[in-house]
Amino acid sequence: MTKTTKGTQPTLATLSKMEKDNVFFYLLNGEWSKHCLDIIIVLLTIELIFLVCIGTSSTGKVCKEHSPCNGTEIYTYQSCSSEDANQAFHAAAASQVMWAKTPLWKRAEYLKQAAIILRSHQDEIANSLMNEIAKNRKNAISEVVRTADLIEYVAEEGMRLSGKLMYPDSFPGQKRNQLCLIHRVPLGVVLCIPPFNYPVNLCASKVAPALMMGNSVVIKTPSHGVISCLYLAAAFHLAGIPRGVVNVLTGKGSEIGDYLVTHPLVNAISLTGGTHTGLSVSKKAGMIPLQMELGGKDAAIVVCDADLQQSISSIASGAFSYNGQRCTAVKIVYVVKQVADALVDGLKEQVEKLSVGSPQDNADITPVVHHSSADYIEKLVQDAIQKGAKQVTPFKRKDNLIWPTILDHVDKNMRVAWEEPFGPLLPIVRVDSEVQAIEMVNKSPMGLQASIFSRNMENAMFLADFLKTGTIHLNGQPARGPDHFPFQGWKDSGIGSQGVLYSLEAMSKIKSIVIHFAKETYTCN
Ligand SMILES: NC(=O)c1ccc[n+]([C@@H]2O[C@H](COP(=O)([O-])OP(=O)(O)OC[C@H]3O[C@@H](n4cnc5c(N)ncnc54)[C@H](O)[C@@H]3O)[C@@H](O)[C@H]2O)c1
Repeated sequence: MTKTTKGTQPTLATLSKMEKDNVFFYLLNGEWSKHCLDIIIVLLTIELIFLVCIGTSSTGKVCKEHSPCNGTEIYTYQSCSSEDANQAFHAAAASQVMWAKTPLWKRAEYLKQAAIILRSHQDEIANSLMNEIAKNRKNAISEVVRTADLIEYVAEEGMRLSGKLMYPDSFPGQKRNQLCLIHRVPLGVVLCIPPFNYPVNLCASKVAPALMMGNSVVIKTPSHGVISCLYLAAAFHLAGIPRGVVNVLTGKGSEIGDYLVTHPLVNAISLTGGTHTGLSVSKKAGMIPLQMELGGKDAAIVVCDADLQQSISSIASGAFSYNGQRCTAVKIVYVVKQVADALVDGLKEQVEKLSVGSPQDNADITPVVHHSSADYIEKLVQDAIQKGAKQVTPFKRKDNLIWPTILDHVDKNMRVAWEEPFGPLLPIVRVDSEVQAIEMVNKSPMGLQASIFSRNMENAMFLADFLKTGTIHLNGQPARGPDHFPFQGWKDSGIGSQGVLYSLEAMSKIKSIVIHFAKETYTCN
């Protein structure tokens, strides 16, 4: 057990050191864990003493995280038990009452401080993202900076989100003899479950709005990106957020997930992950608010009058950034036959320029996160080729590293036309008309985003009206950002909207107080 001396200000470097020593466990910012606390950091700030406990699970069981690049074991983290989860939820519930009474400006200050800490430690956190999920350096840094920007924006926007007043006399037959005061109040304890692909950003996009609206949180880290996610939690702790408000549990979702999502102290769940996970969680969770951002099969529709150069660069970037491991990656192209050859040739040329290698070398294409993900992608390719698809760029694989693959002449009988590869694989379907493309997109059970490429904005708008997806981009690639735009999946792609304002609203509920007057009260000028 080690302690920092009173008055010193530990930084994330402390975590970095532990990371190097391969001794990462879990943060339980609640009651003292009675079993073997390994490291205790006492943080002294002007107002309060905060305790960040890093301990071992009550079961003593650990999980191992392996490098996507070479398969070696990189971290050991605790497999949290139901007992650990109980402690975290009780700590969250107890602290939430006090946190909700913290003035809004002060909550905003804490968030802004966390953003400063993240920015000043962007290199360490980016290293962790490179190690854990093979994100290249440029994208890793950008994830951290974007997260700091997001947290600050949440703090700003949250300051402006206040309640409102309503009078009854706008409803037929009513008089102005009541006053309805509409308040936004916290939900309570929010369970935040981010995915592996943005373990910092997609955790912060849940935690920051939840905190700003007066909720406490329990974070369940993804199984890849555990350490990066812990860095984010540590930034909130180091910003001075009181003990118990931010809690983190590590462990496998498949083992501890059911216990967490059905826990009686959970008042809301915000989850980003695969559709299968989201559907299963939503069936178990019961009658609490759910915010779910799930899988996508985002299509790019290219019609006859499209600007082909623009379509090619948007589709190539949309399909292959971070190896296609993005919910909003372009996961299928529907191109009308008249321009199909030109589009395919252009994509081939562009994609052949992508560098393939390691995240440290800042390669465009890096290993996918897991061996099983690579196996899955390979099976999709084999199935398509067997059924007649043509390889525009050849499928090539070395362990988890998959070279960017384009398949042409894909049809509806191939699995890749419907499933989400979550890898550097782009299927192209040649269609007779734009109407056929719309029909195919709408047949997908997923409805996250889509793109339409056309010079005729009126026609593009007309087509967009028919598409059953949460967002449609005209002449641009699908994207979750900028982070203040609303972001929502339709159908099996999610429940509710994210985006700064929408998430702040989702992390609160409305409480009305109605004052009844004996007389009508019309305010005079
Ligand atoms: N729509 C979006 O905003 C968005 C953004 C990023 C990723 N995604 C989707 O996420 C998927 C990739 O991420 P992933 O592989 O981490 O997804 P995943 O579904 O395997 O896991 C997501 C999170 O859920 C947890 N989890 C797994 N089983 C659980 C259970 N039974 N109960 C509770 N939690 C459980 C995991 O530990 C992880 O933290 C893709 O399908 C991608 O499209 C969606």
